[in-house]
Amino acid sequence: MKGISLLGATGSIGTQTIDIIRSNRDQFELVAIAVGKNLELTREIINEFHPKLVSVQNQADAAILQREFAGISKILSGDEGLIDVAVHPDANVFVNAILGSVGLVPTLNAIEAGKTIALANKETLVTAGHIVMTRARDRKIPVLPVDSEHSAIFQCLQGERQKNVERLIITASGGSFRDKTREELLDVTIEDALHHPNWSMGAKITIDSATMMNKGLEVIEAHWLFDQPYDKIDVLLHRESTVHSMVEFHDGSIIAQLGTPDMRIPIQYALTYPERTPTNAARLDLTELGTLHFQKMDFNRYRCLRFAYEAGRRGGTLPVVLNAANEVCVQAFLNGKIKFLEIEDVIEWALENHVPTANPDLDTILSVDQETREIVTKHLVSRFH
Ligand SMILES: NC(=O)C1=CN([C@@H]2O[C@H](COP(=O)(O)OP(=O)(O)OC[C@H]3O[C@@H](n4cnc5c(N)ncnc54)[C@H](OP(=O)(O)O)[C@@H]3O)[C@@H](O)[C@H]2O)C=CC1
Ligand SMILES: CC(=O)[C@@H](O)[C@H](O)COP(=O)(O)O
Ligand SMILES: [Mn+2]
Repeated sequence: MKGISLLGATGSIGTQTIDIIRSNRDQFELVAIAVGKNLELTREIINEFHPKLVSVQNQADAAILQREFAGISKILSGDEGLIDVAVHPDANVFVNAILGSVGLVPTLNAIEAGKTIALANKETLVTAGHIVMTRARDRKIPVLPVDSEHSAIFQCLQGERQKNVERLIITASGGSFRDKTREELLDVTIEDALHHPNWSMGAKITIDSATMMNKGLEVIEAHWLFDQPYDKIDVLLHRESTVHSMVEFHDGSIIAQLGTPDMRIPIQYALTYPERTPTNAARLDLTELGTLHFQKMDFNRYRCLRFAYEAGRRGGTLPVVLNAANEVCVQAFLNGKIKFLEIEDVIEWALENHVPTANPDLDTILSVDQETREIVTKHLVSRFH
C-alpha cells in the first residue's frame, strides 16, 4: 500500500488523482491533503477518505473544519500546513498539484524527507530547477513527471541512454486561440480563452495554453527534468493533442507517446512507476483519427514562448520573474482587469526591467518571486487605472 500526500486536492489534477486513488483503494491510501479555499469539496474528500492531515489556505477556514472534523483529521493552514502535508510520515509519494510557485518549498521539504515526487506543479522547476534536481539527485529521490508532455518524454526515454538523445520534441495544441490572428486577439473574452480545444484543466493553465506560456514553462521544465540544453528542446504545433511528445535519437529514430487527452494516464503512471497498471481511459482509435498534423512554431505569433526560451537560456532569476509576472497577469486577466494581449506586454516589461542574479539560492528566488509580484501589481495599477 502506497501512502499519498497531495497538494491541490480540490483542483483539476488533484481531483483526477483522487479518482485514481478511489479506483485503486487496494494500492493507495490518501494520507494527507492540502487545499485552497474550496471547503465544500474538502468536506467531501474528508468524509470519503478520512485523511490524517488536511491543510487549508486560511486560518479562519481551518478553525471551521477543526470544529467539524475533530477526531477525524488534523487540520492546519498556510505555508506551514503545505510543508506538513508534503512530509507526512505515512506518505511514500508526494503529489504536487498545487497552482503556482507556492509549490516550490513543499517540494524541497518532501525531497529532504525522502518522498518520491510526482510533479504536476511546473512552477517548482521553472523557478528553482537547479536546486530541486541537484537535491533530488544527491538524495537519490525520483522526480516523476505528471505534466503530460514530460510524462511522454519520460516514457520515450525508458531504457535509452542520455548520450543518444538528439532532441526533445514537445507538442503544443495551440490553445483556445490557435486559429486567430493577432488582430483578432485584441478583444477576446475570458470565456473564449477558457475554452481549450482538447483538454479540461484549471483556469490558469488554460489561459497559459492560449498565450503559449504553458509551452514556455514546459520547455524550462523539460530542460531541468531531462538535463538537456535549450537548443535540443523543440516545440511543434500539433492540433490533435494525440502525440503527447517525442524524443529524437542520434540514429534518426523518433519515439513518441500517444494517447487520448486524459491526465489520469500520466498521473497513474507517476503513481505506479515503474509498473503500468490498467486505466479505464478512452482508447485511441487511430483509424478514426486518420491523420496527425505538425507545424513549426511562429515565435512572433506566440511571444510568450520566445520570452520563456530567452529567460531559460539566460537563466538565473529570469525564469522566476517570467513565472511570477505571468501568474499576476493571468489572474488580472481572469479578474477582468487587463486584456488578453496585455498579459505578454507586461511580462516583457517585467523581464526587461529585471537585473538578473546568476545561480540564485532559495532565499533569492523567494524574494525575487515576491518582489516581482509586487512590482507587476503596482505596474498594472499605474498602467491601466
Ligand atoms: N490541469 C491539468 O491538466 C494540468 C495541470 N498542470 C499543472 O498542475 C498544477 C495545478 O493545475 P490545475 O490542477 O489545473 O489547477 P487548479 O486551479 O484546477 O487547482 C489548483 C489547486 O491548488 C489549490 N491552491 C491554489 N493556491 C493555493 C494555496 N495558496 N494554498 C493551498 N492550495 C492552493 C486550489 O485549491 P482551491 O481550489 O481549494 O482553492 C486547487 O486545489 C499547475 O502547476 C499546472 O500548471 C500540469 C499539467 C496538466
Ligand atoms: C494536459 C497538459 O499537460 C497541459 O499542459 C496541456 O498540454 C496543455 O496543452 P497545450 O499547452 O499544448 O495547449
Ligand atoms: Mn502539459
